[in-house]
Amino acid sequence: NDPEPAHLSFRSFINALREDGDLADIDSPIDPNLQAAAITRLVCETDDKAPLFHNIIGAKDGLWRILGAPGGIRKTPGHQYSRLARHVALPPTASLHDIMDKMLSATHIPPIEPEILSTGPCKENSIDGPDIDLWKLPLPQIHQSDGGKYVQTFGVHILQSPDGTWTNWSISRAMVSSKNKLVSLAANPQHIRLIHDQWAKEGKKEIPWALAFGVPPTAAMAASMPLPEGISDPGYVGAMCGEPIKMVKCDTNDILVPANSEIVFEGTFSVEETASEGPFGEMHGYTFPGKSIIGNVHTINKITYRNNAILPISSCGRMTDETHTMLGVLAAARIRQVCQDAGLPIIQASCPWFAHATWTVLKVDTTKLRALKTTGKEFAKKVGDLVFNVKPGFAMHRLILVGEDIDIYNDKDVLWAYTTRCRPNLDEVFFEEVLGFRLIPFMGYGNGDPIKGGKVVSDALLPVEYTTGQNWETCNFKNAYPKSVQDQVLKDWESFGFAKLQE
Ligand SMILES: Cc1cc2c3c(c1C)C(C)(C)C[C@H]1C[C@@H](C)[C@]4(C(=O)NC(=O)N=C4N2C[C@H](O)[C@H](O)[C@H](O)COP(=O)(O)O)N31
Ligand SMILES: [K+]
Repeated sequence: NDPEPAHLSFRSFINALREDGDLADIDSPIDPNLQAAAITRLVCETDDKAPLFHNIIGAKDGLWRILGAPGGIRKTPGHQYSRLARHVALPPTASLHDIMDKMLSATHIPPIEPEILSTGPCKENSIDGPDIDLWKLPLPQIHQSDGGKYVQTFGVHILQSPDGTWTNWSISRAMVSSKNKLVSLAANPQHIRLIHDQWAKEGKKEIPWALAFGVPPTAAMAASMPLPEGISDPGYVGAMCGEPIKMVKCDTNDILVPANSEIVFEGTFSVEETASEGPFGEMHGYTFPGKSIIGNVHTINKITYRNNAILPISSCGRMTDETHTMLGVLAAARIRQVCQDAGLPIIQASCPWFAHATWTVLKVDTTKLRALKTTGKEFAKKVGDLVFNVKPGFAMHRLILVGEDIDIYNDKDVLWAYTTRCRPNLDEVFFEEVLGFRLIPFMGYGNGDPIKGGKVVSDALLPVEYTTGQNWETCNFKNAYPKSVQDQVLKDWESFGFAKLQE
């Protein structure tokens, strides 16, 4: 057991899940080829416990056990987001809004730089360059039609700008392309691509790089969040946690990795060397068999790892997995922040699972909105011009604006407002000149430009909310009857033979 709390140690995090009754310890022999990911996939589709596979077929010398669904949600009422809450030191009952607030909490405070230790648990074992043969490791096959072994679905890529002033953590998929190389998806506008191009401009051939698996959970959350360019993740996370993150230096380069990482791949990210990458069963729920693209190659010069190391995996696809609960939610959090920093009256943002991280719902403070003396058309254009031109908005193709009466973390509320308050076309502002997200099937496999346009702001605020405020009475139990009648109904409810009501 690590001395650090769950948000600062992957092992403590796993113990916290076990205490929450949110971990399935599986000792049966499990095949890393499809079986582990298939169990994880069904866990994601049924909101069940995170599976920890202690007995992976082919594991040896402590490489490796596998944890699935690190960022999944639970069906336990009131504890749906406890796995995410454990990532950021919040109680298991935390709401998505609380989790987003926590992840934004270091936005305007100074960083707390990491503490550099001489060694740490991630140094307990090592494999040197000439002995590295990834094919000998129990590599997971995540989906049957993936173009290769996606060993990297939840590790954190660590890169620095050429001048060393900016350290970036990010999660990007990568598959094994040879015995000591990976090939990753590192596309514009992601920082992994931006930094790659910075080094290319300096004429460098190989970029110092590390890929750390099983990092402190807050680090995995930050790696999944689009922080502003130049904001270093380690210092931001330190500020969020109120204490420095403990790091150690790689043996073969100057990159710093979390000291208690489960597994560390040290090496270089190539400026020029590429390889075929994909296809991969992706976050929107599709694999297009045989469709591969060109990715950049990472060469591994050393592997270090903890005793009995655990490889975290995201068996992504249809809702609900880390690409929705972390990628989507944290992009929405940053979109809220960007709107607020621009003085727009946005008070909450959400990323409903059913939209597979292609929609962000924005709750508007309509009192402040009315003070702007604006119209739906103008406001929707203003919001879209801002959000669709900043990095946090790159993966989102629809923004929905709603008023205070909508609980944007409740799908029924969101769809009720969208289907009844937003007149198709007239109440929507379309954006065809902004960066689009190729991974969405209607983009990459659709009728138009795969990386441009196809975005919309759907205004689900009625005109009266821009002028004098809501003028309707909602036709539901809570709003269409006097309190005395509601109380009587509730008092008699179960005695009339009806089921106990969920709170
Ligand atoms: C939490 C998570 C986030 C992911 C991905 C995944 C998970 C679990 C997996 C690997 C399962 C699936 C794919 C899905 C795919 C989109 C991609 C990726 O392959 N390439 C990419 O460019 N962005 C990805 N992200 C999003 C990325 O981490 C965030 O955009 C983050 O802000 C990047 O950091 P910077 O802002 O500092 O640039 N992967
Ligand atoms: K990041």
